[in-house]
Amino acid sequence: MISVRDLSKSFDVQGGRVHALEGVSFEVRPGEIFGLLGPNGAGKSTCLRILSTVLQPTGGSASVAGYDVLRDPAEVRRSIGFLSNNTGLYDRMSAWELVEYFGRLHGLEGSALNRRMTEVFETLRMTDFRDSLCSRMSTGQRQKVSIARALVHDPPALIFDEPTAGLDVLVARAVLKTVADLRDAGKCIIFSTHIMREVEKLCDRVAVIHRGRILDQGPLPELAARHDEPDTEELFFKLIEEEEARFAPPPTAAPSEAATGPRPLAA
Ligand SMILES: Nc1ncnc2c1ncn2[C@@H]1O[C@H](COP(=O)(O)OP(=O)(O)OP(=O)(O)O)[C@@H](O)[C@H]1O
Repeated sequence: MISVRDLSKSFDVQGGRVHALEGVSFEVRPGEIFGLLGPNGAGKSTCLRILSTVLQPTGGSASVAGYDVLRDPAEVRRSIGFLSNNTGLYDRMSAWELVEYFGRLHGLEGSALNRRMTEVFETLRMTDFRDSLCSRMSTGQRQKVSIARALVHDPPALIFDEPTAGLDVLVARAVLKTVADLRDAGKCIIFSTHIMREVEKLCDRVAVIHRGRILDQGPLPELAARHDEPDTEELFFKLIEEEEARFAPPPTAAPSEAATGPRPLAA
């Protein structure tokens, strides 16, 4: 359903190039939550932005529901719902108006749009504040509106990019429950986070990403067994530290040697 093959992305920056992604490959199936777990700057957002067709890859390929991100970007956008924790809402619109607006942008109209809106508002329990202005909503209500906006066109694939960042525990819990329900309804889900607990609770498989590379991927119990580390946080650090060690400069020679060069071996 979501397929990423040998994906790479570089950015030209002052003084050189940043390799944000290098040779990233994974698959996500319907009815599955695939976790992307990585520290800041790992490349998670770059990967998700390529999947949502906002960015173009430098190399490799990616497809959603069989549509290639470069050849069929419009179909990819139709097949995907994207939620990030910093999606802006239009303060002067009500919940209903905003979701309806995005439904229309996706080509829905008339009774089909109305039916779908009613279904989404009931599923997410938003009916009691459907006419409230976004500016007057609680953080939890706003997050529900963001989720409704991502779901209104009933896409088979969903991307949640750190969806609980900045939310209190109650709202975060409700968001995680919604994500699990969507998986159970057969959606194909990518869930990007750096919160271990969320990965443990929610993800069927996980990829640990760092410096633009996937260090390992699989179901958590499988990763724990492979690296002989049952604690998720320790497992994460272990993988990151091993990768960091690969990039560490070789140990420098002792100062006296550095100044004079290596001493000849004694005869
Ligand atoms: N538009 C850009 N121009 C230059 N460099 C970029 C750009 N976007 C991302 N990068 C760099 O690419 C790398 C990966 O960034 P990315 O935002 O994908 O990481 P991330 O895993 O999403 O991190 P975070 O958890 O902080 O959001 C970083 O080194 C970042 O500075």
